[in-house]
Amino acid sequence: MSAPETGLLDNEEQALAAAEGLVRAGPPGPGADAFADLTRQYARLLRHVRYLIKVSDRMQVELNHLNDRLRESEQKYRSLFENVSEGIFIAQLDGRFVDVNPALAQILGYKMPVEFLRAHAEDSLWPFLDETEKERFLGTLAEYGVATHLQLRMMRRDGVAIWVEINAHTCTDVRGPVMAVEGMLSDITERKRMLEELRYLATTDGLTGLYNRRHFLELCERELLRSRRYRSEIVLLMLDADHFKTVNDTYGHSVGDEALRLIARLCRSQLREVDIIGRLGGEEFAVLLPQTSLQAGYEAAERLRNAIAQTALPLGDGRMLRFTVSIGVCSCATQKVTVEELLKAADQALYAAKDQGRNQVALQPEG
Ligand SMILES: Nc1nc2c(ncn2[C@@H]2O[C@H](COP(=O)(O)OP(=O)(O)OP(=O)(O)O)[C@@H](O)[C@H]2O)c(=O)[nH]1
Repeated sequence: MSAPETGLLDNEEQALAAAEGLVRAGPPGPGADAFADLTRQYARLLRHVRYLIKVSDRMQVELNHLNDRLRESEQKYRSLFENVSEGIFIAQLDGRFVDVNPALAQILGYKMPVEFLRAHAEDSLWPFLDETEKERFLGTLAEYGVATHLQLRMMRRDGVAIWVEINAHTCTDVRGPVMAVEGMLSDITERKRMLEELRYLATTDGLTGLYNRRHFLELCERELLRSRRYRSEIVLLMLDADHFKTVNDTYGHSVGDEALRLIARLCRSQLREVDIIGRLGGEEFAVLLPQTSLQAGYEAAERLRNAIAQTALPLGDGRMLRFTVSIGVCSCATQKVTVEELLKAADQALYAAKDQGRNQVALQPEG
């Protein structure tokens, strides 16, 4: 028999050895057999206890090992959670945040997660989303159980609106009902701003702020399709500054640029919000007037021509520049016409206006 592994049993072991010695010596007298039997049972019991202790020791070692691995794993994921640049959150469906990482706290204007969690311990669900955005987010989660690359407008702690892209899912546990929402979000405000800037640069004329030629033509295509579907009339104006070369040659290119900006401003102020205004290039502009008859288009062109002729551009040295424009007008009713055909017709009308002496509005040639 090997020695017991715990100090606790030392005395019992000695007692047992002593008892077995006594049995071997065979003390005479009544009860000797019963005593020997009891001693053997005690020895068996002791072996069981020792075995159980061994098993328990082994289990403890295994448990310690598992705990170490769990701690390592927890540390590994905790480190990811703490250091990743995306915001991570776990929230209950009743609206309280269970945990957030430092990035999430910072994105929403807090220094530390603990500060964030304390501030929103009793908040309603998603305090950073207004009703519309909350509806979009929770509606998506309710319908699909996940929200992927969802772009939402959020309100930061200081009241500044930011854009985030969110990936989230609802979590169920084995008992069934939805328990929580886990998600990750990143601040895309800057990315969105840059995209917006790029879109602006790609669609806008740098000098006047009007649509550039390419975007104007795209919008015309769209508007023509719409007018065909709703069988509405559409009018195109083509506008060209008169004797603009003389303006440039007399006053300089920068004054010419100012004059072009003035035309753009007057187009905006004299026409409707829905009218699409573009600079086709040089001193040539075009305006598409949706849902407009030829007569109404002519009147709008006349109003614009008159406003430009009546407006003087101060040159800074006391002098005022006056200049005029010619405008060609064409329309398409419900018949199939392409943008190119419309532009050509308006261009012909413009030539006619120039021919008739400039500072004129001319309609598209008949037929
Ligand atoms: N300042 C300025 N001038 C421009 C710009 N684009 C084109 N121009 C000028 O516009 C003038 C156009 O001249 P022309 O095509 O001969 O026409 P015009 O002198 O206006 O004569 P008509 O159109 O026949 O009345 C040229 O001098 C171009 O240099 C611009 O962005 N800025």
